[in-house]
Amino acid sequence: MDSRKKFKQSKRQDYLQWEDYYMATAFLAAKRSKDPTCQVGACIVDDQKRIVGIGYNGFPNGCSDDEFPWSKDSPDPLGNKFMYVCHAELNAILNKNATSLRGCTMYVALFPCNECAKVIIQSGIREVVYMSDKHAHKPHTVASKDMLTAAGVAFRKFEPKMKRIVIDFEDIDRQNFSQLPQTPQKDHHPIITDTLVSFHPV
Ligand SMILES: Nc1ccn([C@H]2C[C@H](O)[C@@H](COP(=O)(O)O)O2)c(=O)n1
Ligand SMILES: [Zn+2]
Repeated sequence: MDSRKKFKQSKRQDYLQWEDYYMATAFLAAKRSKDPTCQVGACIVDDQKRIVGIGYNGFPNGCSDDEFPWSKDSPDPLGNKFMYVCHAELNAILNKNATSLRGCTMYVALFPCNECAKVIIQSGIREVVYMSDKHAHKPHTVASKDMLTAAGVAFRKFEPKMKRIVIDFEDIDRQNFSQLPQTPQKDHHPIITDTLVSFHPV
């Protein structure tokens, strides 16, 4: 009998599907954002399923998160974040680790604004998969959709296969240690104790 059949153990069934993996990566990146009111992440994937760019919203390099303003309702435009912040989509494109983004798909937490749509189009990205379209009625989203459509960039709402993805470092630690001889874990302090990606609109 074919040993592959004789010894074969069935694969796990509850593994992460590709699209959930990409959108979860976008949401994980968003956790790096210092914006107190809105954290956005983006993840770009090539036609071979490889992640080729990740980004989140933040101030440009050299512009301190502690010195530039995070406000959004200052009467002085110079006192608002909008003047300074780079959107997640722009950062993901600029952070690319491939020669070209032609034909790629972008997974993003929030529908791209008109400025990001311009950069998406120019980069050659062919599809945008978004989680939330909460600004659908605003001119910057209407303009964005008009440009994406004219340029032949498809967009669709993300449909998660898994509703909840949890990475609990304490739990992972516990599971690993239960398989090892028990030695006292002196001075063990996980840096991050709990990460949860739950697919609800941002
Ligand atoms: N598609 C988007 C939309 C927004 N952002 C960034 C820009 C700001 O940091 C924040 C939005 O702030 P709000 O007006 O909701 O307080 O999110 C982005 O990166 N990508
Ligand atoms: Zn934008």
